[in-house]
Amino acid sequence: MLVPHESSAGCTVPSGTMLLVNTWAIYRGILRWEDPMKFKPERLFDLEGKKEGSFVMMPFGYGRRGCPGENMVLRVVGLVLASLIQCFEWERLDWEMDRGLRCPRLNRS
Ligand code: HEM
Repeated sequence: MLVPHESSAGCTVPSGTMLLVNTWAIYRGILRWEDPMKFKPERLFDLEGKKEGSFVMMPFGYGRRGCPGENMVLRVVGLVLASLIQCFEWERLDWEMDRGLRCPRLNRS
């Protein structure tokens, strides 16, 4: 969910209505994608720069109350990621999110 908002003037909803944007559902695109629970970031590539792509993924919210830190974060996040990759040893775990988030390492005695 995004931060709750309240409509200051009546439009399709009366003024004073609390508005909650369900980004969980938007991100999984239940109605849009064939297999919404699979992690497939490549399906967003075609939408890059297109207007219809704006509302498919909006981690910073949107419009007047959208996150003012967005531009800064998008510049910094590459540096953070690069630092993490450089400073730690990474390995792939043999588990899949589709199988109920069970990590084999956690099951070891
Ligand atoms: C990965 C980093 C960040 C994410 C994912 C993020 C995400 C968000 C989201 C989803 C909102 C609510 C937007 C809405 O309800 O429409 C928000 C609001 C806000 N964010 Fe961020 N943010 C991040 C970093 C930052 C940073 C670095 C700053 C400041 C330097 C910042 C300052 C703010 C402020 C002030 C608001 C309130 C805007 C308003 O209500 O008018 N955020 N952010």
